[in-house]
Amino acid sequence: MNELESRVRGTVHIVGAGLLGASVGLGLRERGVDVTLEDLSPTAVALAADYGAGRIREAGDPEPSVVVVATPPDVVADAVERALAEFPDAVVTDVASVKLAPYLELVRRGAPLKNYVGSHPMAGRERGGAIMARADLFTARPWVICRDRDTPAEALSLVEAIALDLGGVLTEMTPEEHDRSVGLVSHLPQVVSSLLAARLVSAEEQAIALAGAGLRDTTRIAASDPELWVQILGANREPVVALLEQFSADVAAFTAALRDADAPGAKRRVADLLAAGGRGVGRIPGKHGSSERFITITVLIDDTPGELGRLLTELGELGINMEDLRLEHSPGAQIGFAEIAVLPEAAERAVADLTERGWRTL
Ligand SMILES: NC(=O)C1=CN([C@@H]2O[C@H](COP(=O)(O)OP(=O)(O)OC[C@H]3O[C@@H](n4cnc5c(N)ncnc54)[C@H](O)[C@@H]3O)[C@@H](O)[C@H]2O)C=CC1
Ligand SMILES: O=C(O)C(=O)Cc1ccc(O)cc1
Repeated sequence: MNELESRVRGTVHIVGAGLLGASVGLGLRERGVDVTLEDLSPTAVALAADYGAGRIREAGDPEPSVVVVATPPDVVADAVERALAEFPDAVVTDVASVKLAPYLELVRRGAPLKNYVGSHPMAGRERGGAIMARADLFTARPWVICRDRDTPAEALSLVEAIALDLGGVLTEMTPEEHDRSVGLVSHLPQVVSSLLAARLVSAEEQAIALAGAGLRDTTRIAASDPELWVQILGANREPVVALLEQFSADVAAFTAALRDADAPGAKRRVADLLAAGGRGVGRIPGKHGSSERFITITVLIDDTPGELGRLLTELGELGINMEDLRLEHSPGAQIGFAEIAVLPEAAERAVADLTERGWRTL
């Protein structure tokens, strides 16, 4: 139990008790917030309540101070409009992955938007449902807030209080800025990853057997829920189509250069395009993307019980501060790889110390 006092006052009501709704509920319950739940599906809401995300809302429950709409994007405007009408004194927010389409729909319907503040936590998982929910889903992840010029300060602070309670990092954007940004960092990657993974469907078994970290890294999100993504991409089609057109032009330029790889200048064009990728990945914040901030040491570990535990213990004994850890292991292989990210200034000593203790590093 986290004993930190919550910044949230009053009851938080969650509409849509799936992955996002139940994760918000779990996180707020850990802080002692009173959370009520509602879902179109009686099973979904019962499941979320069973997991501890809150209690099912009943007639006579107090009016919430905040309503969090966490339904699929295509019904977000409906649910927000309903919540604003049902709880006129509550602040209503939503967590949908697209921000402009629901907002424009609410404006078109003439909904009273003074108490509505759109938001979007940049955290998720490949599969939905309360069963996948986690209280720490939002920790250290950006949480976008889209407020209007006339959003009252109290409404804004209530939504911010929820995001901060859940460990999110607040960032303000207009709905247009938000949709353009997620088009690039979330929606284009989803399409590229899905299309890349789709190439594997008819691949020969012997080719698949050779797959490793590179393929896994570039296809992880391809396992996402197609129904949710049809909605997200459809609602953000303008920026995504523009990005896909630019991406297709890059693919065409790359393909042409590679096809004529012996022509003068062609190798440089291939190299330049690959190098631009390196510069791009260096701009991704956080441990995984920022190859410039950490150095990765790969340690070979025998596929025997306890080896990983021994490595972690010895890292502690050697005073090596691990910034990140990734494990790589192919079924059937007698060896695994532990990829340890360390600060650049610690890397040389870490390799030397580990080698001295008999570990093999790459
Ligand atoms: N899945 C992800 O990784 C992320 C999703 N989001 C956004 O969060 C929202 C929810 O997504 P998930 O939690 O993944 O979906 P989910 O499928 O896990 O949960 C959605 C829930 O909403 C319920 N629902 C559907 N229509 C409803 C209605 N009219 N009234 C009440 N409940 C209704 C469903 O029964 C379901 O339990 C979406 O808008 C999505 O764009 C945001 C960040 C990440
Ligand atoms: O898994 C990841 O890297 C994601 O980016 C997940 C995700 C999916 C949908 C969102 O609206 C926000 C985040």
